[in-house]
Amino acid sequence: MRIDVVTIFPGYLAPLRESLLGRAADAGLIEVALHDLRSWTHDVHQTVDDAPYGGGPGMVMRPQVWGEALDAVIASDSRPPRLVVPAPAGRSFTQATARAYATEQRLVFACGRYEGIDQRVVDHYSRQFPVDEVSIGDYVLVGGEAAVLVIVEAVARLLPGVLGNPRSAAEDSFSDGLLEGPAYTRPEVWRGQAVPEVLRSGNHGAIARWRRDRALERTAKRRPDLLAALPEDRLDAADQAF
Ligand SMILES: Nc1ncccc1[N+](=O)[O-]
Repeated sequence: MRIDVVTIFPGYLAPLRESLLGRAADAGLIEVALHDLRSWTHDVHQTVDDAPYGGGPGMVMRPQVWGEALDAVIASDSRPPRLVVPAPAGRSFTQATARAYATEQRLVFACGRYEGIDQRVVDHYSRQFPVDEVSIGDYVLVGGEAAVLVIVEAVARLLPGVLGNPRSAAEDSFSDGLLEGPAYTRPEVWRGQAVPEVLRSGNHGAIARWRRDRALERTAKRRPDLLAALPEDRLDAADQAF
């Protein structure tokens, strides 16, 4: 998969080259290219924003700069892109979104700062490619860069070969619609707290039942919205009501 990120703070995205993602890049599983938006300005101040029409606080990013940048970046690789614009007003980015993005050949991220990017940029490119405005949560960041780090990590870990142990991506939270229950490792007793007996019993049926009960219990307590959203057939008869 090829990932392009257009941003006025390319340094912010340096972590994409570290650790897990660094190894994936070295293995050729992911190609990450960072582009400084200011490279497509033509004035001495490298202006990327301007006052909003209709007044109001803050600044809006100019369409001309974004148009030249995205035209150039998109043309730099033949793979058809999905354009992703992280924004607080975007559709919620979820594990399902991550799974969908993991099937794409190429993602081009446009990082907005200030009060966002002139709407005509998204409208223009939506006529040629899939364009998603996505939000990673109901809070306001200064720009889209942190969201790109989150999205790329959530997507990359689903790519075959990126994670050491592929099973964990399939079994982690949200994959079956429930939150993951508690996890334990050695020692058996730590500061007077023992690991739940069932986990040391070797009885795989009982262990699976215990884990599911803990996942249901935790989901009911912390994220009843996820429980309510579960399709009917996902709860089997043995799932007591939590
Ligand atoms: N929440 C956000 N705030 C600013 C930019 C992007 C954002 N997001 O969630 O993608």
